[in-house]
Amino acid sequence: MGALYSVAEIRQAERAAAAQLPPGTLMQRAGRAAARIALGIIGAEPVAHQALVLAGPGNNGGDALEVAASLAQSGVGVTLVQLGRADAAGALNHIPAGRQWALVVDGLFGIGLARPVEGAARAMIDTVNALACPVLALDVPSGLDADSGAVIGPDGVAVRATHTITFIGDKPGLHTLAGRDHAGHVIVDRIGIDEALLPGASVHMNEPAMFGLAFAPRLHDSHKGTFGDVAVVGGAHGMAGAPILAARAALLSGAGRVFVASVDHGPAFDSGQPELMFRDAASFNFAGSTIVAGPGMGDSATAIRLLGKALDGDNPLVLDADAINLIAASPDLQARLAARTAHTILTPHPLEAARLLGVTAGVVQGDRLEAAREIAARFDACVVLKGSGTVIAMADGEALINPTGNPGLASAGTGDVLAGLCGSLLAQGWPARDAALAAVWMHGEAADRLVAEGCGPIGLTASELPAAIRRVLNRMVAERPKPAGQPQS
Ligand SMILES: NC(=O)C1=CN([C@@H]2O[C@H](COP(=O)(O)OP(=O)(O)OC[C@H]3O[C@@H](n4cnc5c(N)ncnc54)[C@H](O)[C@@H]3O)[C@@H](O)[C@H]2O)[C@@H](O)CC1
Ligand SMILES: [K+]
Repeated sequence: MGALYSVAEIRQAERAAAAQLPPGTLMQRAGRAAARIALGIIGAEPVAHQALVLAGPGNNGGDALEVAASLAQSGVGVTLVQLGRADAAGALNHIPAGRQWALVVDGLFGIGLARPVEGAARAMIDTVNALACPVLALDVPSGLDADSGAVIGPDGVAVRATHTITFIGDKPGLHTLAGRDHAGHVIVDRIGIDEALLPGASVHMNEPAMFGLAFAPRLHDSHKGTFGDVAVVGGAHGMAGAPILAARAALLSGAGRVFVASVDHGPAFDSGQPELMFRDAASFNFAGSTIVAGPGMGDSATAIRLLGKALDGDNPLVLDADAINLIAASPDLQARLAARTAHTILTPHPLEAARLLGVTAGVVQGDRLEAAREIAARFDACVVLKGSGTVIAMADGEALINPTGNPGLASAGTGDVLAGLCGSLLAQGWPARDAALAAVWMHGEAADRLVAEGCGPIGLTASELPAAIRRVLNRMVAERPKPAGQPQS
């Protein structure tokens, strides 16, 4: 279910399978499977269409030759351009200018990509990316690292595909960092390889099946005390909005009582959400509350003292934004975080993660899975590394990549909403893993629904998310999977 494999794991399975089969079998299967997808994209009457097939020097190019042959057999007019069979200018001259292609098939490089794409191949990729037609990438969009989702090279290029058919198993790089923009719709084809040849995956896609059992319908005989208290600690001078966004998200996702504990003189109430209660953080009694620390918290002595108190306590805790920066700057706070035993979720963006690890944001983005896992292990906490294809990692090495969400979330305050949502689920008794997985998935799904309604991605605001999250959450509860043994309704 949604397993993701590293290039090394795919290579191992491929070797084991190839050893039991006549030479070329897997490549033929890959080519035929891709040709079926290609014909589906081209649609009715393939005879009327022209496809451009680009073949590289390795086995990815071999797959492309198989696709070209299959398409030609189906009557599609195929123009085949082979890299390595021509010099740069020659190869490009083989791409007839001005022709209307029904489809481009990208078989330049797959998992054997070893260095930045330059010269003729780079020029081909630039040409393909300027075309308006569908592009089907074989295995991996050429130029993209299948493990990390990075475009290889300091100034690299990669094919922007509308579809990617990926072979043997799905790969993390298709779903995180630049992966989502380059891979388009991903189709996995096992090319007949026995699943037993693949190792147990430690990375998965984040899907409702991963956390859906945690949704519970509410009993009639319940009261607000049943659903926990959330206290958002933040709101330094000029940053009062951040904890309000987190608090609104906590309230609208079902927390019983929600407090904003301001580190500075905060507002007396939220006219848009008068159910929220405002307190002075310095004198607030946090006993029994799930704490969300960080939104607009600043770096004052009060903020540091309150953060230390939150780390030392046994309240479930979400650490975001300034709380993460303060921890990154203090070995003492780091030790207190690592010593915690209660549920803890950290929600860094790449720069905050880099500060925690003492590296650059580039290093974090170069291997998002590893960065998230390392923070989780170091602090024995659940880590949500935000960005396109958010990574959620646990201290035991389990990692997941989230498929929901869109560029509308790249705007001020959406992280505050996510932190509040995580806190709300913790307050309602969810374990940290399930709370983080569900919060990240629903946050993205809510943004996707808002975009479908025309409220983004351009101009989507964080304030719109809590109500959309509430709709997603109630639907998830209504449609939740029943535990094994109970009748599914
Ligand atoms: N080996 C097998 O049994 C199978 C392989 N398959 C396909 O084979 C691919 C892997 O094949 P390969 O290992 O041959 O690797 P690739 O075909 O992905 O690329 C390796 C080739 O490209 C060259 N190369 C790498 N980076 C380059 C760059 N930046 N610029 C110019 N040349 C570069 C290498 O020198 C080598 O010739 C998979 O992605 C998949 O598409 C599939 O057919 C399934 C079965
Ligand atoms: K490719």
